[in-house]
Amino acid sequence: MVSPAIALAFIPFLLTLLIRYRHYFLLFYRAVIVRLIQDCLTGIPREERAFQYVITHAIPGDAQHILNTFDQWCYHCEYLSNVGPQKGKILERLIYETAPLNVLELGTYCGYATILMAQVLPLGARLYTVEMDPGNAAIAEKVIRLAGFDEDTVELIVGPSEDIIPHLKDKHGVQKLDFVFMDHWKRFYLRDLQLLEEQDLLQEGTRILADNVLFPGAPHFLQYAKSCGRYRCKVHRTSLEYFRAIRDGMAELCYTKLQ
Ligand SMILES: C[S@@+](CC[C@H](N)C(=O)[O-])C[C@H]1O[C@@H](n2cnc3c(N)ncnc32)[C@H](O)[C@@H]1O
Repeated sequence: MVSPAIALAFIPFLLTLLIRYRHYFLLFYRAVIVRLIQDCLTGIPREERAFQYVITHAIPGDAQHILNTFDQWCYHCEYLSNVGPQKGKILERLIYETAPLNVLELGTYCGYATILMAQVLPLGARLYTVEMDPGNAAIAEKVIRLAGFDEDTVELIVGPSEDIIPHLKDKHGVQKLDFVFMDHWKRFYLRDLQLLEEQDLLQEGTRILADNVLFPGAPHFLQYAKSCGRYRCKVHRTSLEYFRAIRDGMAELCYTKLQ
């Protein structure tokens, strides 16, 4: 049995922890606790709840309005790990500046970043987006088509990236990529970057934008990108989607062939 005196001595320590890490506790509460409660109450997954909100509030065919509706849901109802409006601006600006014709997204989730990119792509461009979770993919498919993008512009590929990347050339007719948005599980960033290199899918000037490299973080990926000599690399410092108080960053890599 812990004596009351020892238990009391822990209270200031616990309070300090709570105050210092309050943003992370709040994130945990919104992303995990609220989700579990709502899952039990509604019997449907969080992503489906978000989609039902979007379908009843957003204007079909208006990608920007669909994005705003997702943001409203995430700020006021439940947390989703979309790229969000703040980091979305960095992604949108890069797509706009580089005008890529062949784009790959790893980690589609509900299709938020997919439609954000698709709306600024140049004419004739094609976006391949890869999602391994069939439930998320089914929602993303509906969101992408609700925004008005057809299969010639956005192709959703269902499966794990490690199985899809080696077949992008033979099964999907991709020769080279101009832009890659990495936003799947962070532990796969380095493996998939090296897979893209091995498959000869990168070319001089290919941009790779990797989300969440500071939170939750992708240290091995960053270290490799900075030290292997194949990339010019900079980190855009920003904050976590829908949480201004938590610092995060997006790594922008530009592929340069080794001499
Ligand atoms: C952070 S969410 C993506 C958010 C999305 N890019 C956006 O901004 O709207 C991560 C997604 O990656 C998917 N994912 C994780 N690892 C993957 C892998 N190896 N291959 C394909 N999808 C993966 C997860 O199922 C999840 O839906």
